Amino acid sequence: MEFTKGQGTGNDFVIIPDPEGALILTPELVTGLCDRRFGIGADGVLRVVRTAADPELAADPQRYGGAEWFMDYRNADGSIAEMCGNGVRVFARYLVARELVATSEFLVGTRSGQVAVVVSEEAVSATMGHPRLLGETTARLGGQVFTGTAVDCGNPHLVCPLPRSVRLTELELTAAPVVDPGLFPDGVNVEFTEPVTGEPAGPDHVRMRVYERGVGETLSCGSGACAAAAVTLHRSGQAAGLATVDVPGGRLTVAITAEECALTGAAVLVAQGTVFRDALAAPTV
Ligand SMILES: N[C@@H](CCC[C@H](N)C(=O)O)C(=O)O
Repeated sequence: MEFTKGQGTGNDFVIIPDPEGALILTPELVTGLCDRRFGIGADGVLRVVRTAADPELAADPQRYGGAEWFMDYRNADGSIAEMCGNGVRVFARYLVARELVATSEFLVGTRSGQVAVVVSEEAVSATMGHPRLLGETTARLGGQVFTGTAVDCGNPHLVCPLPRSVRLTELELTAAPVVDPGLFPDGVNVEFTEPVTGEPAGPDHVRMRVYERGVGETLSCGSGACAAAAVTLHRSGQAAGLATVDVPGGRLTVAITAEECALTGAAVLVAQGTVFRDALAAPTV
């Protein structure tokens, strides 16, 4: 099975071409590919399928019709997610590099609707729906309880701006923060932020760490950056504006208007090769 490996600000993905929709992407295959010792290693898998080739996608032309390609995103634990902001940017980089699209500006189909992408040499931008702020709740991490805002970016997020007394670097993110299961029946991605102060930082510049649903702590989360930007702007009284989000894997910028949210940052292909599918399973002793 052919694969390409890519990353967007350190959020890494195994990309599997499946233009005719012939591959059955089981959770076991996904966990095998994403295993960092027994497989290739990644935060998720991007299956590249022609929208027209998948009967389910073709049956919903309103939702996917304008996009020639659909990003079938899976988390490293094999679960399905509606959206992946870094994934869609890496997916777009792949389509351009493999000459599967004729232009550098096009639509990509996702489970959360169509995303408009713009690919340049340095960066890929992805414009998706406006993040919806849903109200306050808490996340418990270790012995501490943090207040945050639930945000719908197509997938669920909980953004917790840290109190001044807690530093982002001090957080222990080896286990999932505990949240209200009634509010997040399908789980949630939890982002912690702190302001970046001093030159050249602007007022809407934050540092973020994230615990991703279905993955664990990652070096970046694009939809999480959009959620964090929306909460940061909201806290400074703005419904729209430009925010900078620094993550352990680099820098993302987020431009929010009344209708949309544009996420921009690096997206790079790093390798390609053949995976021996039968060799992927980890020993079960
Ligand atoms: N890393 C992604 C988000 C991937 C999906 C997420 N783990 C979920 O389950 O919702 C991003 O860049 O947005």
